[in-house]
Amino acid sequence: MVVALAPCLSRVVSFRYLMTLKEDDEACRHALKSGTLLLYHELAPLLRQSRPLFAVTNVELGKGKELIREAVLLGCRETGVPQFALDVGESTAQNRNTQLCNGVFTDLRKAFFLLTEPEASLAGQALLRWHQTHGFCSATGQPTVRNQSGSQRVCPNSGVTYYPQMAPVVIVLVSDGSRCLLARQRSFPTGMYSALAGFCDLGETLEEALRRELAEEVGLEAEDLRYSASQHWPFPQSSFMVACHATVSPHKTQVSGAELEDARWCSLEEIQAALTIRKPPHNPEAQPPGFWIPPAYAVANRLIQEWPFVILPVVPSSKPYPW
Ligand SMILES: NC(=O)C1=CN([C@@H]2O[C@H](COP(=O)(O)OP(=O)(O)OC[C@H]3O[C@@H](n4cnc5c(N)ncnc54)[C@H](OP(=O)(O)O)[C@@H]3O)[C@@H](O)[C@H]2O)C=CC1
Ligand SMILES: [Mg+2]
Repeated sequence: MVVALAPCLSRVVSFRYLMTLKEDDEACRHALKSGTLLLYHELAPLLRQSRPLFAVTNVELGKGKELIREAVLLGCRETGVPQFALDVGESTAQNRNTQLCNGVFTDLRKAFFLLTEPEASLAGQALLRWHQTHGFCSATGQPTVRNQSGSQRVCPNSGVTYYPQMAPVVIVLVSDGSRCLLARQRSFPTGMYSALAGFCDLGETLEEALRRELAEEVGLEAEDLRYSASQHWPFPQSSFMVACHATVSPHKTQVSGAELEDARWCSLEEIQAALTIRKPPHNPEAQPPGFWIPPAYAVANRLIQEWPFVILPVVPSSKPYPW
Protein backbone atom coordinates (compact mmCIF):
# COMPACT_ATOMS: atom_id res chain seq x y z
CA MET A 1 0.00 0.00 0.00
CA VAL A 2 2.74 2.44 0.99
CA VAL A 3 4.74 1.54 -2.14
CA ALA A 4 1.72 2.22 -4.34
CA LEU A 5 1.03 5.62 -2.77
CA ALA A 6 4.56 6.99 -2.73
CA PRO A 7 4.87 7.90 -6.44
CA CYS A 8 1.42 9.54 -6.34
CA LEU A 9 2.39 11.61 -3.37
CA SER A 10 5.64 12.78 -4.93
CA ARG A 11 3.76 13.81 -8.08
CA VAL A 12 1.33 15.85 -6.01
CA VAL A 13 4.20 17.48 -4.15
CA SER A 14 5.96 18.28 -7.40
CA PHE A 15 2.82 19.79 -9.02
CA ARG A 16 2.18 21.90 -5.92
CA TYR A 17 5.80 23.08 -5.99
CA LEU A 18 5.43 24.06 -9.64
CA MET A 19 2.26 25.96 -8.80
CA THR A 20 4.15 27.89 -6.13
CA LEU A 21 6.93 28.75 -8.56
CA LYS A 22 4.38 30.09 -11.06
CA GLU A 23 2.64 32.25 -8.47
CA ASP A 24 5.58 33.41 -6.34
CA ASP A 25 8.27 35.39 -8.20
CA GLU A 26 10.65 35.35 -5.26
CA ALA A 27 10.40 31.56 -4.86
CA CYS A 28 10.99 31.18 -8.60
CA ARG A 29 14.08 33.42 -8.53
CA HIS A 30 15.38 31.28 -5.67
CA ALA A 31 14.64 28.06 -7.62
CA LEU A 32 16.66 29.39 -10.57
CA LYS A 33 19.79 28.99 -8.45
CA SER A 34 19.29 25.25 -7.98
CA GLY A 35 17.44 24.30 -11.17
CA THR A 36 18.75 23.11 -14.51
CA LEU A 37 18.68 25.07 -17.77
CA LEU A 38 17.92 24.00 -21.30
CA LEU A 39 19.79 26.56 -23.41
CA TYR A 40 18.67 27.85 -26.82
CA HIS A 41 20.23 30.13 -29.36
CA GLU A 42 17.67 31.86 -31.57
CA LEU A 43 15.24 29.10 -30.53
CA ALA A 44 17.64 26.28 -31.53
CA PRO A 45 18.11 24.01 -28.46
CA LEU A 46 21.49 22.86 -27.21
CA LEU A 47 21.65 19.13 -27.95
CA ARG A 48 24.22 16.40 -27.39
CA GLN A 49 23.93 13.07 -29.20
CA SER A 50 20.28 13.69 -30.13
CA ARG A 51 19.31 14.49 -26.54
CA PRO A 52 18.43 17.83 -24.94
CA LEU A 53 21.30 19.03 -22.79
CA PHE A 54 20.35 20.44 -19.40
CA ALA A 55 23.13 22.66 -18.07
CA VAL A 56 23.53 23.76 -14.48
CA THR A 57 22.30 27.29 -13.92
CA ASN A 58 25.57 28.69 -12.66
CA VAL A 59 27.07 28.18 -16.11
CA GLU A 60 28.79 31.33 -17.43
CA LEU A 61 26.31 33.08 -19.69
CA GLY A 62 28.15 36.22 -20.77
CA LYS A 63 25.49 38.67 -19.55
CA GLY A 64 25.52 36.72 -16.27
CA LYS A 65 22.77 36.98 -13.71
CA GLU A 66 20.53 39.34 -15.71
CA LEU A 67 20.26 36.87 -18.59
CA ILE A 68 19.33 34.03 -16.21
CA ARG A 69 16.32 36.10 -15.10
CA GLU A 70 14.95 35.65 -18.65
CA ALA A 71 14.66 31.89 -18.19
CA VAL A 72 11.16 30.38 -18.32
CA LEU A 73 9.95 27.55 -16.13
CA LEU A 74 9.42 24.26 -17.99
CA GLY A 75 8.61 21.75 -15.28
CA CYS A 76 9.96 19.82 -12.40
CA ARG A 77 11.84 16.52 -12.46
CA GLU A 78 10.73 13.69 -10.20
CA THR A 79 13.71 14.53 -8.03
CA GLY A 80 12.16 17.95 -7.36
CA VAL A 81 14.74 19.81 -9.46
CA PRO A 82 13.04 22.57 -11.49
CA GLN A 83 13.83 22.83 -15.20
CA PHE A 84 14.07 26.13 -17.07
CA ALA A 85 14.59 27.16 -20.70
CA LEU A 86 16.68 30.16 -21.69
CA ASP A 87 17.50 31.68 -25.06
CA VAL A 88 21.01 33.13 -25.02
CA GLY A 89 19.95 35.21 -28.03
CA GLU A 90 22.66 37.24 -29.66
CA SER A 91 24.99 36.80 -26.71
CA THR A 92 28.48 35.90 -27.83
CA ALA A 93 28.49 33.42 -24.96
CA GLN A 94 26.79 30.74 -27.02
CA ASN A 95 30.08 29.46 -28.39
CA ARG A 96 31.59 29.30 -24.94
CA ASN A 97 28.55 27.40 -23.64
CA THR A 98 28.64 25.02 -26.57
CA GLN A 99 32.22 24.14 -25.74
CA LEU A 100 31.57 24.08 -22.02
CA CYS A 101 28.64 21.70 -22.30
CA ASN A 102 30.00 19.84 -25.32
CA GLY A 103 26.73 20.28 -27.15
CA VAL A 104 25.53 21.94 -30.36
CA PHE A 105 22.70 24.43 -30.90
CA THR A 106 20.60 22.55 -33.44
CA ASP A 107 17.61 23.59 -35.55
CA LEU A 108 14.74 21.73 -33.92
CA ARG A 109 12.88 20.96 -37.15
CA LYS A 110 16.02 19.35 -38.59
CA ALA A 111 16.84 17.46 -35.37
CA PHE A 112 13.29 16.38 -34.75
CA PHE A 113 13.47 13.07 -36.61
CA LEU A 114 16.58 12.02 -34.69
CA LEU A 115 15.79 13.47 -31.30
CA THR A 116 15.10 11.16 -28.38
CA GLU A 117 12.93 12.61 -25.60
CA PRO A 118 12.02 15.76 -27.55
CA GLU A 119 9.26 16.96 -25.19
CA ALA A 120 11.33 19.42 -23.14
CA SER A 121 13.03 20.91 -26.23
CA LEU A 122 9.69 21.38 -27.98
CA ALA A 123 7.91 22.88 -24.98
CA GLY A 124 10.84 25.18 -24.20
CA GLN A 125 11.00 26.44 -27.78
CA ALA A 126 7.24 27.07 -27.86
CA LEU A 127 7.26 29.01 -24.57
CA LEU A 128 10.31 31.09 -25.49
CA ARG A 129 8.78 31.87 -28.89
CA TRP A 130 5.53 32.93 -27.23
CA HIS A 131 7.40 35.44 -25.06
CA GLN A 132 9.33 36.77 -28.06
CA THR A 133 6.08 37.42 -29.95
CA HIS A 134 3.85 38.70 -27.11
CA GLY A 135 5.87 41.64 -25.87
CA PHE A 136 3.01 44.13 -26.45
CA CYS A 137 -0.60 44.42 -25.34
CA SER A 138 -3.05 44.07 -28.23
CA ALA A 139 -5.46 46.50 -26.50
CA THR A 140 -3.07 49.37 -25.66
CA GLY A 141 0.04 48.64 -27.74
CA GLN A 142 2.11 49.08 -24.55
CA PRO A 143 4.87 46.64 -23.48
CA THR A 144 3.69 43.67 -21.40
CA VAL A 145 5.61 42.48 -18.34
CA ARG A 146 6.25 38.79 -17.61
CA ASN A 147 6.23 37.09 -14.23
CA GLN A 148 9.43 35.32 -13.14
CA SER A 149 8.34 31.82 -14.19
CA GLY A 150 7.16 33.04 -17.62
CA SER A 151 3.70 31.52 -17.18
CA GLN A 152 1.98 34.84 -18.03
CA ARG A 153 2.46 38.43 -19.20
CA VAL A 154 0.49 41.43 -17.95
CA CYS A 155 -0.13 44.85 -19.49
CA PRO A 156 0.36 47.37 -16.64
CA ASN A 157 -1.88 49.88 -18.47
CA SER A 158 -4.93 47.78 -19.32
CA GLY A 159 -4.44 45.11 -16.63
CA VAL A 160 -4.98 42.40 -19.27
CA THR A 161 -3.20 39.13 -18.45
CA TYR A 162 -1.92 37.05 -21.38
CA TYR A 163 -1.28 33.30 -21.10
CA PRO A 164 0.53 31.07 -23.63
CA GLN A 165 -2.09 29.69 -26.00
CA MET A 166 -2.48 26.59 -28.14
CA ALA A 167 -4.79 26.26 -31.16
CA PRO A 168 -6.94 23.11 -30.98
CA VAL A 169 -6.38 20.75 -33.90
CA VAL A 170 -8.16 17.48 -34.60
CA ILE A 171 -6.13 14.73 -36.26
CA VAL A 172 -7.90 11.61 -37.49
CA LEU A 173 -6.92 8.28 -38.98
CA VAL A 174 -9.76 7.10 -41.17
CA SER A 175 -10.37 3.39 -41.68
CA ASP A 176 -12.75 1.61 -44.06
CA GLY A 177 -12.38 -1.68 -42.17
CA SER A 178 -9.44 -3.09 -44.10
CA ARG A 179 -7.46 0.01 -45.17
CA CYS A 180 -6.54 3.35 -43.61
CA LEU A 181 -6.34 6.72 -45.33
CA LEU A 182 -3.12 8.75 -45.35
CA ALA A 183 -2.58 12.07 -47.10
CA ARG A 184 0.11 14.61 -47.85
CA GLN A 185 0.25 18.36 -48.16
CA ARG A 186 2.55 20.06 -50.66
CA SER A 187 4.61 21.40 -47.76
CA PHE A 188 5.42 17.90 -46.41
CA PRO A 189 8.91 16.47 -47.01
CA THR A 190 9.00 14.31 -50.16
CA GLY A 191 7.41 10.90 -49.65
CA MET A 192 5.89 11.64 -46.22
CA TYR A 193 2.21 10.84 -45.64
CA SER A 194 0.24 11.47 -42.46
CA ALA A 195 -3.23 11.29 -40.93
CA LEU A 196 -5.71 14.03 -41.83
CA ALA A 197 -5.58 17.10 -39.59
CA GLY A 198 -7.27 20.45 -39.27
CA PHE A 199 -7.69 23.44 -36.98
CA CYS A 200 -10.96 23.71 -35.04
CA ASP A 201 -13.08 26.71 -35.91
CA LEU A 202 -14.36 28.97 -33.15
CA GLY A 203 -17.48 27.48 -31.55
CA GLU A 204 -16.97 23.98 -32.97
CA THR A 205 -16.82 20.78 -30.95
CA LEU A 206 -13.96 18.42 -31.77
CA GLU A 207 -16.41 16.05 -33.37
CA GLU A 208 -17.82 18.80 -35.60
CA ALA A 209 -14.32 19.89 -36.60
CA LEU A 210 -13.40 16.31 -37.43
CA ARG A 211 -16.48 15.80 -39.62
CA ARG A 212 -15.94 19.15 -41.37
CA GLU A 213 -12.25 18.44 -42.07
CA LEU A 214 -13.06 15.00 -43.46
CA ALA A 215 -15.71 16.49 -45.74
CA GLU A 216 -13.47 19.39 -46.86
CA GLU A 217 -10.26 17.47 -47.44
CA VAL A 218 -11.39 14.08 -48.77
CA GLY A 219 -15.18 14.26 -49.22
CA LEU A 220 -15.94 11.52 -46.66
CA GLU A 221 -18.45 11.19 -43.82
CA ALA A 222 -17.22 9.83 -40.50
CA GLU A 223 -19.28 7.11 -38.84
CA ASP A 224 -17.84 5.95 -35.52
CA LEU A 225 -15.20 8.00 -33.71
CA ARG A 226 -12.79 6.99 -30.99
CA TYR A 227 -10.43 9.20 -28.99
CA SER A 228 -6.84 7.99 -28.87
CA ALA A 229 -4.41 10.57 -27.44
CA SER A 230 -3.39 14.21 -27.40
CA GLN A 231 -0.17 16.19 -27.62
CA HIS A 232 1.29 19.67 -27.79
CA TRP A 233 2.68 20.35 -31.28
CA PRO A 234 4.92 23.40 -31.72
CA PHE A 235 5.19 23.56 -35.55
CA PRO A 236 4.59 26.20 -36.90
CA GLN A 237 2.90 27.64 -33.75
CA SER A 238 1.62 25.86 -30.65
CA SER A 239 -1.29 23.52 -31.39
CA PHE A 240 -3.12 21.14 -29.10
CA MET A 241 -3.51 17.99 -31.18
CA VAL A 242 -6.44 15.70 -30.33
CA ALA A 243 -6.01 12.38 -32.10
CA CYS A 244 -8.93 10.10 -33.04
CA HIS A 245 -9.73 7.06 -35.11
CA ALA A 246 -12.77 7.17 -37.37
CA THR A 247 -14.52 4.64 -39.57
CA VAL A 248 -16.12 5.41 -42.91
CA SER A 249 -18.04 3.20 -45.32
CA PRO A 250 -15.88 2.07 -48.25
CA HIS A 251 -16.29 5.03 -50.58
CA LYS A 252 -14.33 6.88 -53.22
CA THR A 253 -12.39 9.84 -51.81
CA GLN A 254 -12.69 13.28 -53.40
CA VAL A 255 -9.40 14.93 -52.56
CA SER A 256 -9.51 18.72 -52.27
CA GLY A 257 -6.60 19.98 -54.38
CA ALA A 258 -6.55 23.22 -52.38
CA GLU A 259 -5.82 21.37 -49.14
CA LEU A 260 -3.96 18.21 -50.14
CA GLU A 261 -1.57 17.05 -52.80
CA ASP A 262 -2.61 13.40 -52.53
CA ALA A 263 -4.52 10.91 -50.37
CA ARG A 264 -4.06 7.15 -50.52
CA TRP A 265 -5.81 4.13 -49.01
CA CYS A 266 -3.15 1.91 -47.43
CA SER A 267 -3.29 -1.80 -46.75
CA LEU A 268 -1.91 -3.39 -43.58
CA GLU A 269 1.15 -4.58 -45.54
CA GLU A 270 1.87 -1.05 -46.79
CA ILE A 271 1.53 0.35 -43.26
CA GLN A 272 3.84 -2.33 -41.87
CA ALA A 273 6.42 -1.47 -44.55
CA ALA A 274 6.15 2.28 -43.80
CA LEU A 275 6.61 1.62 -40.07
CA THR A 276 9.99 0.02 -40.73
CA ILE A 277 11.35 3.34 -42.09
CA ARG A 278 12.77 4.93 -38.94
CA LYS A 279 13.99 8.20 -40.45
CA PRO A 280 13.40 10.06 -43.71
CA PRO A 281 15.29 8.61 -46.69
CA HIS A 282 18.37 10.68 -47.65
CA ASN A 283 17.18 10.96 -51.22
CA PRO A 284 13.44 10.21 -51.33
CA GLU A 285 13.35 10.79 -55.12
CA ALA A 286 15.72 7.85 -55.57
CA GLN A 287 13.82 5.50 -53.27
CA PRO A 288 11.58 2.76 -54.63
CA PRO A 289 7.88 3.73 -54.70
CA GLY A 290 6.52 3.82 -51.20
CA PHE A 291 6.05 6.33 -48.44
CA TRP A 292 7.13 7.09 -44.92
CA ILE A 293 5.25 8.49 -41.94
CA PRO A 294 5.88 11.14 -39.22
CA PRO A 295 8.42 10.21 -36.51
CA ALA A 296 7.65 8.28 -33.34
CA TYR A 297 6.96 11.33 -31.19
CA ALA A 298 4.23 12.68 -33.54
CA VAL A 299 0.75 11.60 -32.50
CA ALA A 300 0.06 10.71 -36.15
CA ASN A 301 2.66 7.96 -35.78
CA ARG A 302 0.83 6.63 -32.72
CA LEU A 303 -2.48 6.54 -34.62
CA ILE A 304 -0.86 4.62 -37.46
CA GLN A 305 0.97 2.23 -35.11
CA GLU A 306 -2.19 1.34 -33.20
CA TRP A 307 -4.52 1.22 -36.21
CA PRO A 308 -4.21 -2.56 -36.79
CA PHE A 309 -5.11 -3.19 -33.14
CA VAL A 310 -7.99 -0.76 -32.80
CA ILE A 311 -11.40 -2.32 -32.63
CA LEU A 312 -13.83 0.52 -32.98
CA PRO A 313 -16.81 0.45 -30.63
CA VAL A 314 -20.24 0.92 -32.10
CA VAL A 315 -21.30 4.35 -30.84
CA PRO A 316 -24.46 6.15 -32.00
CA SER A 317 -23.08 9.05 -34.06
CA SER A 318 -25.84 11.38 -32.81
CA LYS A 319 -24.00 11.67 -29.47
CA PRO A 320 -21.88 14.87 -29.49
CA TYR A 321 -18.94 13.25 -27.63
CA PRO A 322 -18.96 9.54 -28.44
CA TRP A 323 -15.65 8.96 -26.67
N1 LIG B 1 1.68 15.91 -34.51
C1 LIG B 1 1.29 15.29 -35.61
O1 LIG B 1 1.34 14.06 -35.68
C2 LIG B 1 0.79 16.09 -36.78
C3 LIG B 1 0.61 17.46 -36.66
N2 LIG B 1 0.03 18.18 -37.69
C4 LIG B 1 -0.17 19.61 -37.47
O2 LIG B 1 -1.57 19.87 -37.48
C5 LIG B 1 -1.77 21.23 -37.80
C6 LIG B 1 -3.03 21.38 -38.62
O3 LIG B 1 -2.97 20.62 -39.80
P1 LIG B 1 -3.36 21.25 -41.22
O4 LIG B 1 -3.75 20.12 -42.09
O5 LIG B 1 -2.25 22.13 -41.67
O6 LIG B 1 -4.63 22.17 -40.85
P2 LIG B 1 -5.86 22.64 -41.80
O7 LIG B 1 -6.34 21.49 -42.61
O8 LIG B 1 -6.82 23.35 -40.90
O9 LIG B 1 -5.22 23.66 -42.84
C7 LIG B 1 -4.28 24.65 -42.45
C8 LIG B 1 -4.79 26.01 -42.89
O10 LIG B 1 -5.88 26.38 -42.06
C9 LIG B 1 -5.84 27.80 -41.81
N3 LIG B 1 -5.97 27.99 -40.37
C10 LIG B 1 -7.15 28.04 -39.71
N4 LIG B 1 -6.97 28.23 -38.40
C11 LIG B 1 -5.64 28.31 -38.19
C12 LIG B 1 -4.81 28.46 -37.02
N5 LIG B 1 -5.33 28.62 -35.79
N6 LIG B 1 -3.48 28.45 -37.17
C13 LIG B 1 -2.93 28.27 -38.39
N7 LIG B 1 -3.65 28.10 -39.53
C14 LIG B 1 -4.99 28.12 -39.44
C15 LIG B 1 -4.54 28.29 -42.46
O11 LIG B 1 -4.91 28.82 -43.73
P3 LIG B 1 -4.27 30.17 -44.31
O12 LIG B 1 -2.79 29.95 -44.29
O13 LIG B 1 -4.88 30.26 -45.67
O14 LIG B 1 -4.70 31.24 -43.37
C16 LIG B 1 -3.72 27.05 -42.68
O15 LIG B 1 -2.89 27.09 -43.83
C17 LIG B 1 -0.48 21.72 -38.47
O16 LIG B 1 0.12 22.67 -37.60
C18 LIG B 1 0.40 20.49 -38.57
O17 LIG B 1 1.75 20.79 -38.33
C19 LIG B 1 -0.37 17.59 -38.85
C20 LIG B 1 -0.19 16.23 -39.03
C21 LIG B 1 0.47 15.38 -38.04
MG1 LIG C 1 -5.49 19.63 -43.04
